[in-house]
Amino acid sequence: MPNTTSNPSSSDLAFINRQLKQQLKALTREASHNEVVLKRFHDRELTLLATETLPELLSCLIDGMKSSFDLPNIKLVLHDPDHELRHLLLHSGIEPESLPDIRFIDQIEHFSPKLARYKSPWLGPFTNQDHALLFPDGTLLKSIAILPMLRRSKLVGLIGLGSHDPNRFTRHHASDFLNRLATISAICLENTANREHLVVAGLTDALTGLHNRRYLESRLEEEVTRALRYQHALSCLFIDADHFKRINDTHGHGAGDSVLREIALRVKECLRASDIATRYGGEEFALLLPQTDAIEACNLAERIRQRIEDKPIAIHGGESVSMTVSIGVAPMRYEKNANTQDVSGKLLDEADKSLYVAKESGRNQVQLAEQ
Ligand SMILES: Nc1nc2c(ncn2[C@@H]2O[C@H](COP(=O)(O)OP(=O)(O)OP(=O)(O)O)[C@@H](O)[C@H]2O)c(=O)[nH]1
Repeated sequence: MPNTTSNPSSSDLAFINRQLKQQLKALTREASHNEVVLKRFHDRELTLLATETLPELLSCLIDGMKSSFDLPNIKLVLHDPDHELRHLLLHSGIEPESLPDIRFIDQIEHFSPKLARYKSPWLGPFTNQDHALLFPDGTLLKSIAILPMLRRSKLVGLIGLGSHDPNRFTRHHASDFLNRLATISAICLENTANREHLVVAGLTDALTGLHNRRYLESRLEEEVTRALRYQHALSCLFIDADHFKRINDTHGHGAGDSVLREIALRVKECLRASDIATRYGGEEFALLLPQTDAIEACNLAERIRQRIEDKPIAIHGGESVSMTVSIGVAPMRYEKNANTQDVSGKLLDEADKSLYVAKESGRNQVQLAEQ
């Protein structure tokens, strides 16, 4: 025991010195641990900020965090009242239900009033009773962190971090880094969703939900290149509503819009997933059909023509109108030494010319481009 009444002896000083050294060692250890943690958070934040698409961001939040924080279980609950996030994912070819660790919720308040009240991170032990909703597969978890994602003070989602270590998340741990990470995640979510909206809007026709002409043009050369390389067939259809102006003139523009929407729907119902359907402009639709030769394309065109002729289209006030379409069909032609641009241009040109012939020959018919 050190002597406390008189001047410290040399053995007292040695004792104090040893203690101070130990404290310094512990502090240095803690400082370097904090430095590692800080760097990990910093790296994760930079990765999050660099993501450009929604699927990339979601993968970064789930898989990226699992690996950089060495956590076995991460869950994401996203507030998606208008199904906007789900639609954007579907547009990227991803089924939202196929993402096991992410749930899209119409109203977080209805999903869990308790979770909806979080305004700052909660760290503590996992209990099945309280946390099974967030971690349905969490039976092995010992401690968890629940991070509310807030944007302009509104809850846009929750991140659940689950660990098998009971001491990994406790209420004694500081949560500033986690809070910051959740805020950055919320900002990234908003940014990527906005960015994807712009992309989708730029390539989609707002009236029918089909792709637009810009999209067709961007896909055309890609499809032609692929067809030329693998010697696959490729066909193009131009579909135009007959005497469409009369619908607008007789029943109004709103009725015309309903007719265009219904035509788009019936066309889509006839297609395979790999077919590309676009509203080319006004009352004209253009389809690109990979691996489809002239005969198959004509058969499809005939099915579309019939589907539109067969059943009148409902407009407003219980009324309906009979519609027909004219369709021009062109198969891609292989020509020696022709480049992709020439072949693409010719394909559209021939489909358009065949459509003109169909119109001139009396409408409500399919015309195949001449050899
Ligand atoms: N309601 C509605 N009408 C549109 C839209 N885009 C173009 N139109 C109209 O579509 C009509 C096309 O008319 P025309 O090109 O003369 O062709 P048509 O009457 O279909 O006659 P044919 O093609 O020769 O059979 C025009 O009156 C355009 O104003 C749209 O988004 N909604």
